[in-house]
Amino acid sequence: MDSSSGAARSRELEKVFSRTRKEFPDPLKAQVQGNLPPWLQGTLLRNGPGKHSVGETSYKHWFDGLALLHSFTIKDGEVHYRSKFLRSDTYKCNMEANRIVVSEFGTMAYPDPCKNIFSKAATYLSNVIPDFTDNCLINIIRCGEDVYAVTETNYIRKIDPHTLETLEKVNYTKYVAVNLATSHPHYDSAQNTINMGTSIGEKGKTKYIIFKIPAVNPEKEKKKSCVKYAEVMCSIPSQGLLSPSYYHSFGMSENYIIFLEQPFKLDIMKLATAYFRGVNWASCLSFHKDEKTWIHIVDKRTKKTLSTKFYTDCMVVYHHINAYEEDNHIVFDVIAYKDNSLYDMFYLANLNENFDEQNVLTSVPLCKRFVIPLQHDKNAEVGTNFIKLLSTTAKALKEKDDSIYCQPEVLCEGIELPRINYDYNGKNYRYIYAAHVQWRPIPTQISKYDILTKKMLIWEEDHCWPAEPLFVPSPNAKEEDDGVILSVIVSTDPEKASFLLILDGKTFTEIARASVKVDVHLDLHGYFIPDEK
Ligand SMILES: CC1=C(/C=C/C(C)=C/C=C/C(C)=C/C=O)C(C)(C)CCC1
Ligand SMILES: [Fe+2]
Repeated sequence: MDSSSGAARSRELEKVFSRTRKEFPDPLKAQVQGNLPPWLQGTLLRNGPGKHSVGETSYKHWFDGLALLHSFTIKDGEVHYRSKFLRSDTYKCNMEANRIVVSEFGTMAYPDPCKNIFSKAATYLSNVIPDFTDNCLINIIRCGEDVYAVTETNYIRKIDPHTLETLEKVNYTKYVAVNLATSHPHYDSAQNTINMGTSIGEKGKTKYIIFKIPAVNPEKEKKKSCVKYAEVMCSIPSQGLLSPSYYHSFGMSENYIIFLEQPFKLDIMKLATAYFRGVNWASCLSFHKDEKTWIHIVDKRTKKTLSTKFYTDCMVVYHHINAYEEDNHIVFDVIAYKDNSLYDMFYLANLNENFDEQNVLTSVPLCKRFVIPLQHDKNAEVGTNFIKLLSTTAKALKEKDDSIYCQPEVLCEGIELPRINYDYNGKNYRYIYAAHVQWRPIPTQISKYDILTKKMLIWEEDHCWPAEPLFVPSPNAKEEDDGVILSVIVSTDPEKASFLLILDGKTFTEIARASVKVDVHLDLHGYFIPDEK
């Protein structure tokens, strides 16, 4: 790339990762082009970082930015946009002090004047685990009827999905013993919310906990949050008691939970001393390139982990795509990297002038399919492949010590932020909708991947930066791809507004777009709430 196009690209990136965004809390009518399907009525809620400096201070990492919620409400052919900063305690403390006073993933902040809210030094020694941020910027989830903005700490924030107002702060730790929890829960057929978190116990009794938040509040007359009725489904002891794995999501089939204990770990001693050492939380994550990845399979019915030891090579996974059972096997798909360099690329210092030189992915994301045999001959010879499915080349090989080595099939390359038709979660499925990345971590395309034909359909447009594509099924859907894909597109063309893109689920071609002439931020994940009929 020559230097002038490099500079132009840097200016575009600067806009995409712009440090400070404004909020537009009042509904703003979007300009609709094309034909919105009449059945598509509801609100697309999305979350992501929207403000990377407060007063004279700036965050160092893109994942640190203050949560900015935005929504597109689609009703009777019209689309309205709003955006609002999450009024987290973190946001309020920062604003009050006019500087960053609460630590985030990539930025350690101190001293902290919000003594009453975020406890610090003294409790670090007695409890080991610091009090984390409630800057819930990663995703939007549902617990019963309530909607929450979430991150990966113990705090989630209830929001009003219509006005985007911030409601109560809920501390998972009060109801289940987790210090961290994923921002990617699952929902079972009864609409219960299933999530996983890490419990950093005293005397090194560290474990991973799978918990269920009931869809229905058992004490209906009391308007309590369903999270208060959370119950532990199962727990898995951590292999390293002071170094639990870091994980961003997990898989769930009809009867099983799939958890990857990967060699990308959180060092508890580093975490406990980070504040004193003046280093960020990110530096407490370490990658162990010579270790294996353990695959834990929990049976939801017995609440027990399968006793066979399944493992695969060293890898780093952030997003699970789907998992299902077929003829006594579990099939699960993930996006895997060969190292942990991805998160480092999102330091804001890397997202400017030298972006193209510095931010080449050292490993492209690979979409990998793993298969676990649910039954196997204990007397089989070493090297026997236990996989009987004809549809895949994935293997599960017997090792000398009776453990099973899982060798994946690579389905495709270059996809991240995967979504599926969630009605097919836990079921044999065919399509993955994702952001498409090549050698840079920033997507410029979105794609629909057909697992059966191995074909990929792509949407792209000049100066357009797409966000995670979300699939919404049509009301009487017969086939898996009967529906639409929604993606928020940030435009860096001064002549073109940012817009909500609506693609046809089958052809992956545009059916409508709703443009808004305001500054729209690049977001991470979201949730669609259909209007009730
Ligand atoms: C604050 C904090 C954390 C935050 C992690 C974050 C904010 C991760 C974001 C990941 C994203 C956005 C991934 C996208 O694919 C940790 C490391 C869990 C533990 C220590 C405290
Ligand atoms: Fe994610």
